[in-house]
Formats: sequence, C-alpha cells, structure tokens
Amino acid sequence: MKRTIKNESGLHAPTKTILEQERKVLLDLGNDITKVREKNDLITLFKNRIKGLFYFTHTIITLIDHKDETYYAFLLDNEGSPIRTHPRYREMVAARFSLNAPFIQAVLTSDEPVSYILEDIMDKPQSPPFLRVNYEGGVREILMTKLMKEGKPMGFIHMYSDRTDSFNPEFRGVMKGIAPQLSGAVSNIIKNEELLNKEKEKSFLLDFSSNIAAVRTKEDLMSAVRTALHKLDQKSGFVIRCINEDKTTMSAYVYDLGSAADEKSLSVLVKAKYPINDGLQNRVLNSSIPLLFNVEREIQRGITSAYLQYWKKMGFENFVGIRLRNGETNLGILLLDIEEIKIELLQGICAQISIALANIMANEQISKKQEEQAFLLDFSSALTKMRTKDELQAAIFEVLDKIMNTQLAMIRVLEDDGVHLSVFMFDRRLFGKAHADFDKLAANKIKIDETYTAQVLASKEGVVFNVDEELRSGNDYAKLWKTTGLRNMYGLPLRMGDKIIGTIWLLADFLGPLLLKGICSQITVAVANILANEKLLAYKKQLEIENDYLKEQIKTIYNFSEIIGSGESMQEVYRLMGLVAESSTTVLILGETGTGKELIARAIHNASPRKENLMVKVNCAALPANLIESELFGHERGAFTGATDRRIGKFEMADNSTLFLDEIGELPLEAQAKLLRVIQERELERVGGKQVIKINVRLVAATNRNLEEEVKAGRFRADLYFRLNVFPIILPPLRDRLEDIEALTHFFVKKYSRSTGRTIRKIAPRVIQQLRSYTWPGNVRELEHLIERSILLATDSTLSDVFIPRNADADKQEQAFLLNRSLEEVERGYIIETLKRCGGKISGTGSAAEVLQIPGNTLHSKMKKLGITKSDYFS
Ligand SMILES: Nc1ncnc2c1ncn2[C@@H]1O[C@H](COP(=O)(O)OP(=O)(O)OP(=O)(O)O)[C@@H](O)[C@H]1O
Repeated sequence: MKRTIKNESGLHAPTKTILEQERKVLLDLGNDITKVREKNDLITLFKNRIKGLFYFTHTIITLIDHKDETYYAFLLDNEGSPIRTHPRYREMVAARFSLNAPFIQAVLTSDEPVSYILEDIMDKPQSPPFLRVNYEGGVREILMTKLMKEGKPMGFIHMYSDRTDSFNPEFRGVMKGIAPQLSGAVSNIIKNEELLNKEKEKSFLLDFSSNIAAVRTKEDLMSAVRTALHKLDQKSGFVIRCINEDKTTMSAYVYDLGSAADEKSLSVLVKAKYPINDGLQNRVLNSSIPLLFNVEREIQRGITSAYLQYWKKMGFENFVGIRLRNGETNLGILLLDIEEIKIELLQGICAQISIALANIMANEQISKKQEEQAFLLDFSSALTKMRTKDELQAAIFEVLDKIMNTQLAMIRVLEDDGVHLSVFMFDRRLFGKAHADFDKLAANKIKIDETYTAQVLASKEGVVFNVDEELRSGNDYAKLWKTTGLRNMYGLPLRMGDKIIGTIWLLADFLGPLLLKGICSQITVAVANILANEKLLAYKKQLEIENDYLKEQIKTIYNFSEIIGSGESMQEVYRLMGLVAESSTTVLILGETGTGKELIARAIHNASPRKENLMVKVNCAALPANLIESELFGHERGAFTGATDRRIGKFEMADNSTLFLDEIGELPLEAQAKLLRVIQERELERVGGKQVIKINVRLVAATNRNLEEEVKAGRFRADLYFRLNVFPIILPPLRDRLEDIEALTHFFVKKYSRSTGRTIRKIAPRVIQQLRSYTWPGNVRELEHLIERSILLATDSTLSDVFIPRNADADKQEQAFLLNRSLEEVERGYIIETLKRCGGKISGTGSAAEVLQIPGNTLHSKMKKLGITKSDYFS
C-alpha cells in the first residue's frame, strides 16, 4: 500500500548521525548537481551519493508532457536497472503513461514522496505497465517523488528496490529534501539539451545550405533534400510541388515517396496538375508557418484532390506542408510525411530549398527560352521558303507537333472590304466527329465585330479563352473546342505593322507568351507572303487568259476575212450579219455542229463598235454544273469551299464587249434562270457577294440544238429562249450548199499546205466530185479535218485521194431504202438526189452527169425516161 512520511516530528525521528550524514549528502549533492550538464551524469551522481546512505536497486527520472497529460522516461539508470534485459524494456522506455491513472494522481496530489508495494498496485486497472515489468525483473517496491518547477509538477524520481522495507522515513526525508535540487538540475539538462538541439539544427542547416549551394539541377535538389531528411531521421517521403506556368495549378517537381509508392499510380500522380485552390494547397501557400494535416481528416473535410486518396492508399496518415517562396513570390510547396513539426528547422530547410528552386527554375526558364528561340529561328527559316498555303500548313503542323499539345484550329484573313474575315486555313482533323459542324463554321464568313473576333482584334497580344469557362458562359464555339480535350483557345491578331491581316486560333493546354508572340509574328509574315504571292499568281493567270484571248482574236481576225461561201444560203447569212453587227442586239446563231457558228459570232463582234475589246467566249457544255454560276458571274473569296480568291466572271470580263455563249442549249435550268435575270437586269452580283455590278455586254449565243423543241420538252426556259431569239441567224448544213465545197476545199488545201509544209498545187476533179457526193454530218469542220488528213497522206503535189468515211448507219438506211423499192424507183431517187446536190446542173463541170460518171446526153435521156422534171430537184 501507499506509504508516506507522517511529518518531521513523527514516529520515525532520525538519529543525529543520520541527520548529519543526510545533511552532508544533500550539501554535496546540491553542490555537484549544479555542475551537471549531461543527462546521464546526473543519474550516476545521484545514484552514487544516495547508495552510500540507503538501499535501492535503481532509479529513473520521468518528465511530464502537459500537452497530452502524459509522462515519459527521461533519465535512465542503464547500468543498475534489473529490467534492462526484459523483453518489454525498450517499449517501456519509449512509452508515454497517462497522468490520469490513480497510481500517479496520488503522487501528484501529495507533497510527500509516495511509495507502493508493487504486488499491491501493479495489476490495478489503469496502473502503468512498467510496474509489472519491474516486478518481473525482481523489483518489489517503488518510491515516487514529485519534481516541481515554478510551482508546477515537471516530473518524477522513481526509486526502485527489490525489497519491501527500503524506503524508510529517513530515505523519504532525503528524497523530499533533494527533490528541488534535482528539479533544478533536470531543468538545466533540458535547457542544455534544447541549446544543443539548436546548435545541431544550426549546424545541420549550415551543412544543408552548403549542400544546396551546389545544387544545379532538379536531380541535385532531389538528392540534397533526401539526404538532409535522412539526417534528420525522416526516412519517409516528400514532394516539392511547383506552381505551373498557368499560375492556377501545381505539379510535382521533385519527389521521393520511398518504397511505398506504386509506380503506375505514381506516374499519373506526378504528371497531374492540381488546382492551387483545392482547399489544401492554397492553405499551405497562405500560411507563414508549416501546417500539419491528417489525410483522413482532410478527405472528410471534402478535399477531393486525387493525391489525398493516393496517400491514404499508401498508408500516409499525417503530413506537413510548408510553402516555398522567393521573396514575396510563391514558388510552390514542400509536403513531408512527418508527424512532428519543428517550425524553425523546417522554415530553415524551406528557405534553402526555395533559393535552390528559384535558381533551378530560373535556369530552366533561360534554357527554355533559348530552346524556344532556336525553335522559332528554325520555324522562321522554314517559313521563308513557303510559297503556298499547303506548304505553310505542313510547316505549321510540323512546328506545332513539337510544342506539346498544341493544335492549329484556324487562320482567317481579312478581305479587301476590310469588314469580313474568311477562312484561310484550318485543321479539319482537329474536331474529329464534330468536323461537320466545323465545316459549317469554316464556310461562314465572319465580320470583324463578331464577339470573339472583336476581342482578339482589340487586344495587343491576343486573348486566352478558357474552354470550360467559355462553355459555362454559353460560348457556342466552346462546345467544339471541348471535343479536343485541350484547355485553352488562344485567339491572336495577325498584324503587319498597324495593318490587320487576320486572326489565328490555336488550341493548347498552355502556351507561353514569348512562344505565342513568336509563332504569331512568323505566321503573319508567311500568310502575308502567300497572300501577296496568290495575288501575283492571279494577276499572272489573268494576263495569261487575256493573252490567250488576244491570240485567239488574232486567229479570228485572220479567219474572218476568210469566211468562205458564196452560195445563196451564205449570202443570206452575210446579209443578216450586216444588219445586226453594228447594234447591241442579242444574236442567236443556229446550225448543226461545225457549220461555223463561232466564226460568224466573231465576225459579228469584229464588225461591231465593240471590236476594240476582246470577245469573251463561254462554252456552256464544258462547264461543270457547280461552277457555271461562278464562271459566269464570278465569286468572292470564301464564297464556297475552294473559293480561295475573288474571281471575276465572264460577264464582267465582257463588259463593253461581246459575250459569246456557245452551246447555250446545254445550260442547266438553274443556270438558265440566273442568266435570264442578268440579261433582263443588265446587272449582277458575284457569288457570295453583296455588291450589285452594272454591265454593258452584247450577247451572241449559239446552239446546234433545236431550241423550240427543247422548250417544248421543258429542258429550256421559254422566257430565256425569247430573250435570246431576238435575231436568229441560221447556218445551213454543208450538204445543202454543195456549191461552196470546191471553194472551201481550195481554202483548206492552201491553209494546211502552209501549216504542214506540204506543197499541193492541184486538186484532182475526182476529189471534188467525191467530196460533193458525201453528206457531211460534221459539216465544214469535218471537211477541214478531212483535207488536213488527206494532205498529210498525199504522195505528190496533186491531191488525188480523199478518205471519205463510210457511215454504217447510212449504209443500213440505204439498204432498207433499196430493199423496199423497185430498181427503177431507186435509180430515179438517186438521180434526183444527185441533181439536187449539184444545184440542178445536168452536164458540165460540177454537174450530176460528172458525179454519176455518165455522159450528159445519157443523163438527159434517163431523166426523160424516168419522168424527172425540174420540180423534182428544185423543190
Ligand atoms: N464558211 C467557213 N469558211 C471557212 N471556214 C469555216 C467556215 N465555216 C466553218 N469553218 C471552220 O470550220 C471549223 C468549225 O467552225 P465553228 O467552230 O465555227 O463551228 P460551230 O458551228 O461553232 O461548231 P460547233 O457547233 O461544233 O461549236 C472552224 O475551224 C472554222 O474556221
């Protein structure tokens, strides 16, 4: 049971000798104790002095921790303790025992030393386990004496004995007496330890600082921090997170999470960008002192950052976060897997880390800038070679591939009107499945006052649109942007000096301002070059077209003076031409293919007051349906996919001149309607344009179709037909003007003798006869080609053979005709046909007798016999 000294004048009054001895011991002890600086010196000194007077086995001193109401071993008697070999010894030395246990409360509340017989107390509920451990080591009794400091209990002296009668009143008196000196000595030791610790920390920081001064790279920093933490016995992990360039997130910069880390999730974790304002990182950044966090508690508080879950999985319970700053600038945070915060030490470490970090980051920034500059230089030299859009696009794609996660969305250029922006280039692959929407978007011209474009054009260095924020604010484009998974849309103005050229839109997670500016100015130059180049090419093309027209006109002029044909039907044609040429009346030339419709059209133009300008020809049959409109009326840049420049249409080209619409019968109905409008109004709008353009054009149209039939069949608009059919000129087929065959043959022989270098001086009469007997489905063109071919095949200076094709269909018809008739009928029909072709001439040169190769008289008598009169062949 608990035993205490009653009082000084009580039952066990000490004898004189003992009192003197005690006093001496106390005096000596008091003197010596004041000199004690080392922990273990105190316990040895104390033990040796008391041992001379009283019996006990060993002693220890415990200290109170008022923070958690516990006490723990502070000074140990390592030599004398009989429990040193006990299996729970280490545990006891490291443990903390509650001050609330009745065992220790009795000591705390008593002003006297308190002793216990272990057997009585050790197994009581709440009794500290060291009592039983000591008992098992042979100890039987314990004497506890309180140590006080400034009126508050600071710890206890434990005296142990393997007997039950050791702690007599004298012993207790001595213990009570020396307790104050012991308290003082223990306080000194604590102070001393603190001083020593401070010294240690200082020298640690000094060491760390010299280590960190040598740090040049991330890797150096990692190993310096790891070594330092190991020196402080912090074997667990750490991570340094730095603020990213976007200033809104942080990512791991260097880290060592020890063996606990599983590689796969770690690699995800270290690459991730965590928003600064996640409720934890911002707290660390805003706190000037280190903060201790409990993983579980933070999760319960609702912090959702993935790293907390990961740490929980790895078994981390607590961690400390300290900010890293350079002057007033936050650089990042250090997170340490430790339980205890030594504020000053941690602040010292972080100050050093911050300096190193700032240096490394500055170095990295410099080398990044150098890399960017080198990269821009490469880009720039690549761009100077670009002449076409395709080349530029390839170069841009290649360059953007090198910058992580950056995509070209679109380049728009300002049109000549200074108001509209049309698409210059875009990456159609970018929006994957959504590209149909994008195509729609790209096809649209936008105005410079469109909300987002206006913002970009008003800015100096562009605008960053955060995709998520734009989505929230209802920006329709952002839906498309979102499909790429990239975070920001960078819209930048393309400017040459003060002049706006267009806009460029890049999608990326993050792009530094220097890089953006660089890319942008390079692209501006390239785009401007290409635009200038395209203009040059367009002018060149225009010149080429004009040149072609000139050549054609020269050819035409030559041809015109050589329209061959003096027969009646051609005379009629010349008469009509003469009537209409001078006016601006629309002329419709009708006739089979190859009858010379174009020749006549040119002749009309050349005889008109418009002859100083080029006649412009459009072959309506040769135009792809989708381009007719733009070909006739022109288009503005961006009017449709592929309309990369503005183009002048044929109508505008023919202003103050003649527009020859060849093969008008082939024009699709839709185009007919548009043509009609222009003919009626004499003004037009380019495709995709708003401006109304007045024109003064004389129309000459031609067709080999029967337009009346076409109107009836619904293939040709009646209203257009009436508009065109103001002044029709019908060209006869060659088979109906056999009288011109000879002149035409001579004309073509001369023409092709010249161009082929063959000299043909004579044409055999047989040849003319043959030519006159053919039906000429291809008309003059066919004759011309036949002569050309025959000249090439001629063996001497006389053209004695022509190679008239035999027409299979005609043969069949002929056979059918013959099979159904009598010989007499056939002969009669054949002679009438030949007479018709020979203009009714019976004998002599160019006559039917000549064609039929029979004497004139014979023909006469046959005609008489068969009853052939003039009315048969002049009908
Ligand atoms: N009376 C003529 N005198 C000289 N050459 C002619 C005459 N008529 C036609 N030609 C020549 O015949 C060729 C065909 O003429 P052109 O192209 O004018 O016919 P077209 O009726 O317009 O044919 P298509 O309907 O097939 O366009 C041309 O080389 C042209 O010079």
